[in-house]
Amino acid sequence: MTLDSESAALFDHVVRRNPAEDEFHQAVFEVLEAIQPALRRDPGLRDAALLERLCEPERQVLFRVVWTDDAGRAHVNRGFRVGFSSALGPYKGGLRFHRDVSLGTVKFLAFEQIFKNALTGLGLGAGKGGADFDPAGRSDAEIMRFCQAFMTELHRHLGPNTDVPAGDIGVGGREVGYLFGQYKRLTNRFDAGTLTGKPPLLGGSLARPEATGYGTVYFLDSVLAAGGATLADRTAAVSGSGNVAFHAIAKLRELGAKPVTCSDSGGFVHDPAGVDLDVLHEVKNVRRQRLAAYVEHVPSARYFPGETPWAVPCDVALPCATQNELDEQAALTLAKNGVLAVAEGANMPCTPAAVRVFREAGIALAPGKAANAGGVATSAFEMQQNAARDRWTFEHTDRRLKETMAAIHEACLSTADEHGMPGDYVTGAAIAGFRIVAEAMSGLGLV
Ligand SMILES: NC(=O)C1=CN([C@@H]2O[C@H](COP(=O)(O)OP(=O)(O)OC[C@H]3O[C@@H](n4cnc5c(N)ncnc54)[C@H](O)[C@@H]3O)[C@@H](O)[C@H]2O)C=CC1
Ligand SMILES: O=C(O)CCC(=O)C(=O)O
Repeated sequence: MTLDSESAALFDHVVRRNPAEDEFHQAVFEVLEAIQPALRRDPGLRDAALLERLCEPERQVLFRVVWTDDAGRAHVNRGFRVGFSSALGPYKGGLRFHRDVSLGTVKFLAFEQIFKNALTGLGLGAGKGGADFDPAGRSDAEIMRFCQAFMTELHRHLGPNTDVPAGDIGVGGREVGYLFGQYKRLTNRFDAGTLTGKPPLLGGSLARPEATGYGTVYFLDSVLAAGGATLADRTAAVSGSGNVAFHAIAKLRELGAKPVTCSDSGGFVHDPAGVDLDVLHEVKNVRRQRLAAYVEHVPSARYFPGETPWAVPCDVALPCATQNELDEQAALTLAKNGVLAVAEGANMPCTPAAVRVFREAGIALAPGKAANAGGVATSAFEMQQNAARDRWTFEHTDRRLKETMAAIHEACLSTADEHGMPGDYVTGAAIAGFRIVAEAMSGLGLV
């Protein structure tokens, strides 16, 4: 598939207007390509500059963040928040603290969020933010001062009905807690619904930390079930060792699969006995060490510096670390080793060439827009609990998550079918999400 002439002209326009933002261009191209069958069927979807509006963020905030380290030295970072679409609700999406964060990264993530959040059916607009701050090696006090400095500017752009950030790479419950503390101090309001992924005592939902990883595995389970298979006894290759990877590994184990790898930016661990969650927790969350330390606790496991896990033979693969981490060569290796399905826990982890390999080999690929939507869906549940001053049990929240993932799976599958591309989750997810947001935009008039 490629783009028709109108979509190609729009894509060129997006590239010219947003120079040097390769990840954003990639995300836009993927969506424009995937929705081609819907545009052919209903050319009216192009009316009123709908696609042009969809590719132009509603607002972009860039700001300076000044903070001091433990030695009293001053540092300057750059903060970002992109509100891409509020057609369906307040801007919603995480914050990423990582040294490589740029406006292009945040824009690609916010763009992805449009379709993902639409698929949840929970009335969420789309946004994303972050900073080029590297949390690695920073003390707890430094992290807190950075969060406070970041929120000192960002707070004026947020609110439970305006823009509701959460976590992403480098931002977990601790950081969201500090961000919320500063928000509360500056606004004189305990507006819990302004941030999600909060610690439970501050109004955070139970099961929000687990939701993205669990949801990805629920989605993968549905993909296998649609082909008459199950996760039981399947070998899984997982990348990452953060929030999403950890909880994906936990749920895979619970459903009888054997996840044998995890990774960080330095390399990957292969543990043929199955990744030990207690050890992973100790290394990554308690001691905050590099993943290489895992093998000190599990001598039968091996650490492969500088490599990714995709050459390890597996039945299912779950890239859960970062964008473009699974390339064409890795996809060819996975295909050669007989992988049945790939579920993206991360946002855009497969390169376009890798997506092509999976598609041509007939390997089911669950795109992040659908497969990792459980995180933001559970953030919507957190907003519901905060608005009602209520607290749901873990079991109730997990049940709602499961139902949501099943509904998204069904929407992707039936939409792909309807457009003559059965089993193509990439097409199904993009078109299903697009149709929802397009209808909302039309209903709002020219805004
Ligand atoms: N936290 C959430 O609720 C959601 C996260 N995501 C996506 O999931 C992915 C992972 O996010 P989290 O687990 O929340 O972040 P995290 O900060 O908890 O973990 C990130 C993991 O990725 C690894 N990593 C980072 N850069 C890497 C690289 N270049 N190569 C290999 N590994 C690398 C880190 O070592 C770490 O293990 C991201 O793509 C994020 O956008 C998607 C939906 C929701
Ligand atoms: O929970 C949220 O608001 C956003 C999660 C997120 O950043 C994502 O879905 O990529």
